[in-house]
Amino acid sequence: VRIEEQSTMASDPKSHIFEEVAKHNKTKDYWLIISGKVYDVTPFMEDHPGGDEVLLSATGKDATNDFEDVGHSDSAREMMDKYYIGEIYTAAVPLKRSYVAPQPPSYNPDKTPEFVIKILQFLVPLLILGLAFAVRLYTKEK
Ligand code: HEM
Repeated sequence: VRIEEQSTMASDPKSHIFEEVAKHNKTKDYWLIISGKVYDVTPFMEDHPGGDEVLLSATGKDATNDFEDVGHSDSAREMMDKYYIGEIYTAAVPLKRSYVAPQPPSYNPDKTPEFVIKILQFLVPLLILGLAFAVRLYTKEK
């Protein structure tokens, strides 16, 4: 296994397989991916103006969204070059799914009428019965 790994890496030293990046989130060994590029941010941990904790939470994965959400400055983007170690083999990066939110809303409207109908099926006969009693009571008193 070891030999196989080495030979694939040797054929393209600048392409990193995602699994390999994912391994680099251990103490003193921090890699992350931003926009398809792999960065070794190990020496940057203590210097990151945003703190080591946020940076740590972004290691071993595709941190593109985390990085962009912060709105890093141009000077921050220039600093990145210092930690650049290669490109990611993109086919191996697990797809980041954006919101799966459409599911619950489409699920609820489907379920709600069913639920309401069940309640109505129960309530309407009761209402009619109640009405009948009310009318009877009313006409009796007269
Ligand atoms: C090699 C990659 C990175 C570099 C070179 C870098 C550099 C910087 C720099 C220079 C700043 C100061 C503000 C600015 O100039 O924009 C900063 C702030 C910050 N960074 Fe990063 N950063 C990197 C990756 C990340 C990642 C992956 C995260 C993930 C959460 C992150 C989160 C933050 C946060 C939260 C701040 C503070 C923003 C604020 O105080 O308003 N950074 N970073």
